[in-house]
Amino acid sequence: MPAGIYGSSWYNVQEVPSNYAFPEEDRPGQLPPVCHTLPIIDFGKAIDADLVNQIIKASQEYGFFQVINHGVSDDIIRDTADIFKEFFELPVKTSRNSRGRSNWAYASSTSFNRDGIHLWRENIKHPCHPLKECMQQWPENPARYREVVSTYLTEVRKFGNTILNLICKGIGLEVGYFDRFSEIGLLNVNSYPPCPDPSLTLGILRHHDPSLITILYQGNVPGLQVMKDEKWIAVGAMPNAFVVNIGNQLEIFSNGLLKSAEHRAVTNSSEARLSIAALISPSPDCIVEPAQALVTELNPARYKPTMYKEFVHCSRAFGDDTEAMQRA
Ligand SMILES: O=C(O)CCC(=O)C(=O)O
Ligand SMILES: [Fe+2]
Repeated sequence: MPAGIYGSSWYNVQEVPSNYAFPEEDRPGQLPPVCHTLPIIDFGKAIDADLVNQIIKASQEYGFFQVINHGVSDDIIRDTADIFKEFFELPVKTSRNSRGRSNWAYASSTSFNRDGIHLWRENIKHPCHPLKECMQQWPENPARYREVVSTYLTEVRKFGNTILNLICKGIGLEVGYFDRFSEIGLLNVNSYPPCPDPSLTLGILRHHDPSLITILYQGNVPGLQVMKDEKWIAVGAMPNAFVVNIGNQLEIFSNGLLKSAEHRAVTNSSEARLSIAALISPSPDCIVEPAQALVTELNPARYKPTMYKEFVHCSRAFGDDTEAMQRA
């Protein structure tokens, strides 16, 4: 590790401190090799029935897929990743802005505490809808944060709509079904510094996303693991690809046709890793329930209707920040 870059930070250590080592049963242990069967879908080719089939098959088998040639420019992505790297390097990440108002939450590694054990991660999250209003309360530092991140999210939103509409086609819902009541509800950005022993630590605990879909950028450093057939599989990292996953709200709308898979993030010993997760979610007052078109006498509704904000509240979907994020 080059001297000076990591300074005297909490992660600049030779050994994992005991308050970062998870108990035996939760530790990742030996990391599995990258799974080469997780679908990589190329949007640079024709957007046709075959592409729709690939998306649906991946969403049923894995709940995850990667997309290359997705149309969001490399420059916008690079700019956004650089802004977040700069943000995490700031010596002070206070969420009070000059007018005393903010809608974002920064979590240091010790903000998370389960039985005295911390995640090997720092995090920032904030709401993103309606974008023009929300962004006025995002971080003021780095100076270009609001401009760069809002540009990124506008592009990601377009890409997310394309995915949702292809999914609609694939499962027999009218195109545009989600347009009226979906939004980029939350941006969740994770910074995982290099860790001296990744077998002991976790970047994010196992969880399902409380979204319709999540569009994740992870750069070229792997660390995402997905639960498949009761085993963790490792998702490969492809520069500039997006990882897309089905969240539990789309599992419900699809009446269980599509699968929201459990996932987690592990650390690595050589490189810092950044992941940018944009959660496209139902709007807070939306009633989430299986779509009428997918409920029949032979295939009755498998989930009860719930108002999305109630779901978020009851499941504490955004961890300790759940209440703050809902008030924003
Ligand atoms: O860092 C990752 O790859 C996973 C991030 C994630 O699952 C999340 O932010 O919800
Ligand atoms: Fe997630």
